[in-house]
Amino acid sequence: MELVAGVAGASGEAGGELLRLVAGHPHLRLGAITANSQVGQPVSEVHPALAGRPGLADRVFDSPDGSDLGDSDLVFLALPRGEAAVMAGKLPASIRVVDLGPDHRLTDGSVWARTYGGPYAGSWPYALPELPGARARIGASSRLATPSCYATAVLLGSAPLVRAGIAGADDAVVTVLAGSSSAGRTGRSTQAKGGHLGSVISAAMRGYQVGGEHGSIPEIEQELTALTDRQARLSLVPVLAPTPRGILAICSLPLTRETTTEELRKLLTQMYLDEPFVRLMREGRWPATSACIGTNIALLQVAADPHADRCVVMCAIDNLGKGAAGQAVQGANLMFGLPEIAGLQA
Ligand SMILES: NC(=O)C1=CN([C@@H]2O[C@H](COP(=O)(O)OP(=O)(O)OC[C@H]3O[C@@H](n4cnc5c(N)ncnc54)[C@H](OP(=O)(O)O)[C@@H]3O)[C@@H](O)[C@H]2O)C=CC1
Ligand SMILES: CC(=O)N[C@@H](CCC(=O)OP(=O)(O)O)C(=O)O
Repeated sequence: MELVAGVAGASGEAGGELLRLVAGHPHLRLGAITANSQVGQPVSEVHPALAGRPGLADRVFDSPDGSDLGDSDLVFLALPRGEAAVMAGKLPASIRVVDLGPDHRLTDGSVWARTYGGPYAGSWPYALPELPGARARIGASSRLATPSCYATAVLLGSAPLVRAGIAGADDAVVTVLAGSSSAGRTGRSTQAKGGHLGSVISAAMRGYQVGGEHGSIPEIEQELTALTDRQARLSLVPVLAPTPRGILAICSLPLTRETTTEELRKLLTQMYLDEPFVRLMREGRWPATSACIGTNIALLQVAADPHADRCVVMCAIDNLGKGAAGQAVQGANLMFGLPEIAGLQA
């Protein structure tokens, strides 16, 4: 099977990674690739690492208006919040769509209004395939909303423990260290982060959107609540880390009874036994983002902390891989009944 895949927002961070993955995918052929300020620029100028790739040589970025996105079988939307919903509204129902941004992640319009404001576009199936029941929902859908890179790392780490009832999601305390590419090329909310200059990013680790302000909190609470039907409550502090790529989520959860690291590790092993992209590290070894860059892999480790009646679970991913473009391709593979790992092994 060969499917034509269009990429909207192809000149951005997530869009560039999508170009790389689609160009190397055995069942996808690149269709229209749109940009905004970079319309007409060669791909090789904006993403020099992609120069000379088969399927990308001589390509320039198309304008979103009048582009051939409508001739695709599948469109990836790697657009800013708000723009994806507008573009989705213009695409015919016959085209399958994967939105990498937040526009369609939240199932509750009032939570959307509180978090982002502006028009609510409704929700699409939340495409984190490793969550219980997600693969069936993804396979039955023609529209997918992939999780934020923050949510991917936090949910992969905490879901096995919360689902088993051994850790509570009602008092989850999370710190997420994020590389600068997670802010996008234009730097979302740069003021809140103290600017997006090289000197700001390279010389410091700094918190931002502290005090329950980060946009990923509601989607994480939504998905953790769905695991147990008990309202999740999350305190999350994002930290901009002096590295271009990678997310490290450090999640501290209250224990509901006495347990051991061995028992907690067993729960992670059981949930992810057959997962192609999730790996529990050897006991005592902790995940590092450097091992995930350029892959769709999530690395996990967990430890009981009996002194504090809590446990700590850590997850490392590439924000542009499992946190964005890799996850989107994984979802598209499932949506079309292709092998889940197609195009994601290199
Ligand atoms: N970066 C990350 O780690 C992750 C990103 N995401 C989501 O993916 C989406 C893209 O993020 P990211 O790649 O980081 O962002 P970037 O800022 O790097 O890229 C944004 C893309 O959208 C295009 N664009 C900007 N404004 C418009 C517009 N008005 N109309 C049409 N196209 C427009 C840009 O074009 P041009 O460059 O030509 O101006 C560019 O191609 C966001 O919704 C984000 O939330 C999700 C998970 C992780
Ligand atoms: C450093 C930095 O700015 N990171 C971004 C990550 C956003 C993200 O996870 O993507 P979504 O917008 O798709 O949720 C932020 O915190 O806003």
